[in-house]
Amino acid sequence: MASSSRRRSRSPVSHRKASSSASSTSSFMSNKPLPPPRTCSSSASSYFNSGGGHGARFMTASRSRADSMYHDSRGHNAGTPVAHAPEEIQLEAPKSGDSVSVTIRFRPLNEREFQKGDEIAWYADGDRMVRNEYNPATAYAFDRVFGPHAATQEVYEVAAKPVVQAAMEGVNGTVFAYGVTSSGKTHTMHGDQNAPGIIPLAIKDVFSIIQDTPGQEFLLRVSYLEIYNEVINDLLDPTGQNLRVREDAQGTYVEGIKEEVVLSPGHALSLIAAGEEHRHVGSNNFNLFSSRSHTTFTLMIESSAHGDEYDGVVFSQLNLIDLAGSESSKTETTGIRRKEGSYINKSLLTLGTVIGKLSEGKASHVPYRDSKLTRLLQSSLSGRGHVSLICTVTPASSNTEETHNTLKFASRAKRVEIYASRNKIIDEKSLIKKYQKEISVLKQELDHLRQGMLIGVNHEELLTLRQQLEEGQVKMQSRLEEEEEAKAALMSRIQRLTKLILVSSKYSLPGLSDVPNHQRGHSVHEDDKLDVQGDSENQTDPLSSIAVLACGPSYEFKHIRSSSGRNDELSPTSSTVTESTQVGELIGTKLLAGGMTSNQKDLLTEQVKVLAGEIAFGTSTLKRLLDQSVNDPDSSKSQIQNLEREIQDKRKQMRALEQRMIESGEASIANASFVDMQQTVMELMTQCSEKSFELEIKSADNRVLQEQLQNKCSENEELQTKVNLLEQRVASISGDKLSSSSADRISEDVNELRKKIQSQGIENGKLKLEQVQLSEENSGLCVQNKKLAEEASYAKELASAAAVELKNLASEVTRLSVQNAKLEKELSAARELARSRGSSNQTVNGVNRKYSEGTRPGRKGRLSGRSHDFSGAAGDDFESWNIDPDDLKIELQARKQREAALEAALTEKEIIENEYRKKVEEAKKREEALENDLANMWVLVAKLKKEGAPTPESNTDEQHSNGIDNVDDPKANNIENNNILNEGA
Ligand SMILES: Nc1ncnc2c1ncn2[C@@H]1O[C@H](COP(=O)(O)OP(=O)(O)OP(=O)(O)O)[C@@H](O)[C@H]1O
Repeated sequence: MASSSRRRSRSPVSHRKASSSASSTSSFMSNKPLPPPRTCSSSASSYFNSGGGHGARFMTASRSRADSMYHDSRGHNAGTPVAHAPEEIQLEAPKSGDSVSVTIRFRPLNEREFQKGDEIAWYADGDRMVRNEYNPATAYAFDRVFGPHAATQEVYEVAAKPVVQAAMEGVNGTVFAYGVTSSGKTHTMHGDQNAPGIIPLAIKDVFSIIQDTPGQEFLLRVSYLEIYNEVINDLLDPTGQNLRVREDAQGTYVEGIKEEVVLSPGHALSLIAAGEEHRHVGSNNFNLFSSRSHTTFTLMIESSAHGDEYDGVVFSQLNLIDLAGSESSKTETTGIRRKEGSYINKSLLTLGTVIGKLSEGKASHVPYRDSKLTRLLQSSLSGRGHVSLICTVTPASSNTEETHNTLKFASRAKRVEIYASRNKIIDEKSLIKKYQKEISVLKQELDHLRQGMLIGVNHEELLTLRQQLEEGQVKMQSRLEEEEEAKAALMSRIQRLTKLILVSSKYSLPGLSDVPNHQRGHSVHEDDKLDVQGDSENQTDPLSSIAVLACGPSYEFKHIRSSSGRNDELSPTSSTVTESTQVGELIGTKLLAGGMTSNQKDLLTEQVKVLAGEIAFGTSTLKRLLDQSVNDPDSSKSQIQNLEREIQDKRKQMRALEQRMIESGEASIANASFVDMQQTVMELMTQCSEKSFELEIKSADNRVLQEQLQNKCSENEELQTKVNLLEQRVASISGDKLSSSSADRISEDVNELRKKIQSQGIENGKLKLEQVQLSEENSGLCVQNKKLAEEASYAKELASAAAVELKNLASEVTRLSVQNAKLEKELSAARELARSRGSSNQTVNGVNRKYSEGTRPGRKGRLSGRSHDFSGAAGDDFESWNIDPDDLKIELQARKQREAALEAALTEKEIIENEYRKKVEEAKKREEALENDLANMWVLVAKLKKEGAPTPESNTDEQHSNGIDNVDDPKANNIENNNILNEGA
């Protein structure tokens, strides 16, 4: 056994041979428990006998188990390690890559388990084995087993990273965590700030892969859902409840799920965090924050090489699933928790059944539809991508059975075969396909020719024919290349128009590098170091702006299979047409509103470029068809005609766009006054805020001065009391006999104090004056400020009214122009009709005259009068000419009526035109008035500035101390404002 194990470690081939003969291995392969390992002593002798070849392994196993047993979170010794014979450890997991990758992760014993006195029942025996402590024969091998102290990063590197990398290359991938409640699924998938889980690590990795993949464009979208009590809820959109699983050629999907384009890792994580808020979480006796629903975080990755390297778009999906934990009878739940638990268990049971069926490899019915979870996982489990299963387990003896069940499930999953391959979406309608088909048809023809011509055709003729065909092929090839170039150019435009693209910041996109303000490395989130072209704030690329417009401001998508993530619908024509329409509509609306930003002009220019590209492409195809038509004129005639028509249409569209661009230039000139007005409003607002700031400073000064004044007043009062005291003393002792010197001293003191008080008084007066001035200034500023604010809002209102008016006028102009054109058309048609009628009448009259003159001279006078005045006799004449005179009468009558109607319409039109002219004049007047108002405002502002000092107002001290009162009086201010405005006017 030992030698077999050694051999295996050197050569996988020999191992396979050995394993097929080894009973223990076959036992593993059938996932039956392993035979018991030898006892400790025998194992030791065996170890030594075998020359220590397994020593390392044995040590690893022991260490790993010891890890489980000793190094729990509290450092307790949870059991006694028992050494096992190394030679029994000879199992190796099947090679991953063609089967589900299965990883086991142990968590440490938790507080609860310690308190219960739980022991280690299962342990990681080496890197690939899980063994039962009490029955060492029971062991299972997997791709990888992690002990309780492995970091999530390690688990990620092994169990998820390869799947993520493959997904970035176009292979679907699913990573899911399975295990009983509280075994560590959420810890593994989500983690926390200190130990981020698989999901955040995968997101980080995805973005760094983008960064490290120059020459490749990526579009990332995410969705996040939960299955709660067999109901699918959208975690990114709380309104998305009870969604349905659908199926199409690409597999199962959730209908109506919200998909958000993500631009940075931070962005994606914030979406998850937001989604987590809506996830159902509750507590049970095992876990305070037990997940009550299964969650699926899906990353949809679209990628394509850009520029000349473009060879189609690859679409792949990466599903990161955190399952709810199965609950045993030990889980104490009641009411709603119990109901949740039964739903969770039922779906996990179905998952087990599905895995079981799949692992049998028979073509039997797989009950995917028995639960939402399996239905959703159907595409992944049926082998269309990589699947990595991370089973989280607890080593605790109280959960032996549950852990054993998880291991059995994991073993079954290990046997499920997968056939992951790169998804490639090739547009079947693409020209390459078409020409490839044409070439193969030609080749077939050549073969037929060869066969048919071998008899009766001489060698020279055959050679000439072959040469001709080869030349044709070369020609075809070169044309194919030309058209490919044109197509690639178009495709890249379309790609950029329809997508927000993430590209490595190491290299710049050739098509985008010439955009002057395009800032590389700009990000939406601070942690994002990637270039984000779809950032609307940094949107200088007109193409990206189209994408933003097309996607809506929040870059949201609702999942509609037929149009969202599937690139096979990215046919060049359809995309271009849709975008043209959108852009056309947008531009149309903006033009009617009379304004056009530089971005919109860029859009127009870009659309013109797209049309030019399409025309070039069409012309090239036309050339090819014309060449073909030389040999077969009938077959391609209609195609040529259609193509010519298409080219003509596109040229017309291009001219119309160019015309619009010119008109927009004119419109922008007409709109200059409105823009000026807006600028004025902005300036007024700025002034307003400046004045507010000044006001705040003045108020602060005022407060300081008031404080100073109060201090001085109190000082003054103190001095006054001193003086009074001294005076009292002087008075009291005046009766006494005082020495003249002391009396003099006292009177000197008194005088000094009086002087001090006087000077203090003067100072106080000054301060008061200053305060009054400041208060006045303050209130003046307040008034000014208020006025300015009102003026600004008035100007704003005027500006918006003018904008509305301008918009209305523009639409009125368009309506009238259309009406005008219609009327003119009608009028010219009527005139035409009248002319033709006139000439036919003349002819009739002429004939009639001739006829009358020749045969019935008596009737001449009547007929030569009004052409439509026919008598019964004349009717007889017309009858002989097969013309019904009544019909003619009716017709003439109708013509008269039509003429009258047209005249009425013309008059109406003139009236409307006059009205319109009046309106335009009114608008102009209004505009002038607005401009006058604005000019007045400017004068006023200038005056205010010039005056500098505020309008003196007779404020009392009280008012000064509360200067705002006056300012807040709306009546007073309105009157004042009106006065000022009137003055200005
Ligand atoms: N490998 C680990 N290392 C340290 N602590 C862990 C580990 N795994 C899980 N835990 C801890 O165990 C507790 C339960 O883990 P978690 O919530 O991830 O379990 P769960 O399997 O998702 O449970 P449920 O199915 O009820 O949602 C958490 O407090 C978590 O921090």
